[in-house]
Amino acid sequence: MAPTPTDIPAFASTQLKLLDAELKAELAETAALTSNASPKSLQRAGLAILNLSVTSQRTGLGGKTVIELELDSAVGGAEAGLPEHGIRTGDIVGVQEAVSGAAKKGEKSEKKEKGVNGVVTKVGAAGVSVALDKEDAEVPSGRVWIVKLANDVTYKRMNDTMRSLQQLPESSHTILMRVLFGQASPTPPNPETLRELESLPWIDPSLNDSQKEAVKFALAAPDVALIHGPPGTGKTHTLIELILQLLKQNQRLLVCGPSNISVDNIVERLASHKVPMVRVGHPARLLPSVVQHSLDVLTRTSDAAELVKDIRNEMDAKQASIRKTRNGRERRQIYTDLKELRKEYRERERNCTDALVGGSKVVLATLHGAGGWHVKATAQGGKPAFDVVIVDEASQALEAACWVPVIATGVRKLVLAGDHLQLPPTIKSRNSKTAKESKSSKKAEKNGDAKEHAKEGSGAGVKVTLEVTMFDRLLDLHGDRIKRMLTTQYRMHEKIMRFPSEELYEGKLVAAEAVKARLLKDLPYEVEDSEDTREPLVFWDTQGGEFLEKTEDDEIGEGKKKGSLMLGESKSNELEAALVKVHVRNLVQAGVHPEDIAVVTPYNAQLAILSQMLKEAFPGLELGSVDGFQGREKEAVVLSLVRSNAEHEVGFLGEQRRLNVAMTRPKRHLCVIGDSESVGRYVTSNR
Ligand SMILES: Nc1ncnc2c1ncn2[C@@H]1O[C@H](COP(=O)(O)OP(=O)(O)OP(=O)(O)O)[C@@H](O)[C@H]1O
Repeated sequence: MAPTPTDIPAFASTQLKLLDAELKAELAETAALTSNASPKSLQRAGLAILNLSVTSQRTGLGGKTVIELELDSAVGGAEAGLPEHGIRTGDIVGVQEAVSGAAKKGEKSEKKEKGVNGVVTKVGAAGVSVALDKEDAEVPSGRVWIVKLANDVTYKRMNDTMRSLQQLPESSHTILMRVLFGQASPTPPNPETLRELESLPWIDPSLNDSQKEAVKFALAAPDVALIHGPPGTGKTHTLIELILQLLKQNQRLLVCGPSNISVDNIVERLASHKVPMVRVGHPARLLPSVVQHSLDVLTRTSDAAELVKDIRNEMDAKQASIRKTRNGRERRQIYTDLKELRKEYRERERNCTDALVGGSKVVLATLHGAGGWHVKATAQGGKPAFDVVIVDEASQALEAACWVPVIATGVRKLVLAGDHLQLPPTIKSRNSKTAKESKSSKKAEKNGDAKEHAKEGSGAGVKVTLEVTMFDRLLDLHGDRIKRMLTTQYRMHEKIMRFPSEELYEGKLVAAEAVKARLLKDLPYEVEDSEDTREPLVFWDTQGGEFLEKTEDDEIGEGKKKGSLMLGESKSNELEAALVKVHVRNLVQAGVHPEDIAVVTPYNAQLAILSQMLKEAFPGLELGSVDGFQGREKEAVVLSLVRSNAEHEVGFLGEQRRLNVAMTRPKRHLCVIGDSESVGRYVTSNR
């Protein structure tokens, strides 16, 4: 089948429009919260902390000013401790001067804009540290408050990338780019390389055959390779071997993922192989175990760091003196001096980081992080800065994000790992579809047709929805010849695996020997041998019309906030929730620890009911939405399907990928509670 080529500038323009709508949808959500609400109600919602004052300022990461904030002494100071709040390390916040009572009305909006923005670098019981964005921003004085802001940096990187792609002259299109757009077929591997790979010495000989095949395939592919990893099949495990093998071939690698945690997961695993590497990214957002590999820490500890250190000390002394003077002129002079010093600091630091990044064989960053100057700075003289870009969890990334490292580095080879049969990234702008589009998406939902859903609105080779990931699109374009699938899964009991395997993975999944017969009764602590603990798969059928669902308005519900599935309304089913409780109780009474059990449901209204019913009764039990549970696993999972109606509508459950995620979280026990009349039909109609 010849691929349908895509016009590159048209693709980029469509992406830009879609990204714009998405950013607007995201900003509208936070704006609705922050612009209409008073600081007090923002604090109540956990989005702000009031009555703070700046207690110190110093030079931190990248020459940025870091301020420390504690409760103002008039309201108890540090001893009083911060009130409950939801501000976390890595969040972007605005630091704003508090408006005095008298000035409140007229000046409020003007004052708001006077604040400075920054990234939270530390959150403690008594205070919060913030690294300010603007280098020469004046630190607010007096009483201040902080408020959580939307993060649009990721959009900026994606937009910049799409603009570059849009404007790139055809003569600069690499073979990789042409393959990625179906303008060229993937280059076949060199026969000699394939022969050599036959006797490849494995670094981890315990890899299973499908993993070895995937590594060889990715090593041999000249331009693009997809590693398809269904749940629990060791996708990341396989990538580690691939990275180590590529390093043995002396290749330079840029390894990315859509989230910090996806990248840190790889850094941690590589670290155990003693691989020297550089993790680019804001240290505040990295796992503590990974910080030692971060560019920021390396900048301080490497040989080149001494030069940077001298100037940092000088800057710190200046920063401290600002707080000692009340004289306006003196303060201004200090700020001017600081500006000069900062310039010098940046230059020295940049030389240092260029040397570190440029000298490292593996650089790791989030996809959008790969658009930062650290990575770009290493692309030189027409030769790509990296030989291979590897993206983990690629089917959870927006396509534009996957382009960031490709465009930033000019790379010629790309390896994507993911599972297009689990949920794609959450899209908020789906709300703003045209009526026609909504109709077709409703139909898709009803039929449970993920493919139809994903393809809606496609035309002339350019598919116009953000839900279509690069992984999806490449599979559509080039089919199975660019992909290898991992088939042994190390999570689920064989019986739990069977349904998803048959429905979605062409019956190809095999349960590893160590997991295929694991039951709750075999847990490494005492669990009674009961009807429930010796059974891996239970279905509680609520059919019969008594367990009807209820529709609830979810206008401002968590569904939207957490990027879950509700658009406008949510569903609940109280009687079904009661059954969940019975089942959880049975498991706990048999000895299963609540920490080993998760209750998941696709509807937030149901989640709210379940939380109320179960949280106190079973401390340690985990409750979550299906979408929020992607990537996780538990010994036992109880799934509440909720839908029960005369029309047999299954709504969001009809999305096969959601059902797949829901059913592939457990290791030893899955209990599904639902109405077989409503839900069973969907299940059987798809067989
Ligand atoms: N060849 C193997 N032999 C034994 N265990 C393995 C093998 N490959 C993977 N595993 C185990 O399987 C589990 C899942 O591996 P990993 O975290 O790499 O999977 P993943 O596919 O990235 O995960 P997810 O399904 O969450 O995407 C891990 O506990 C890992 O140790």
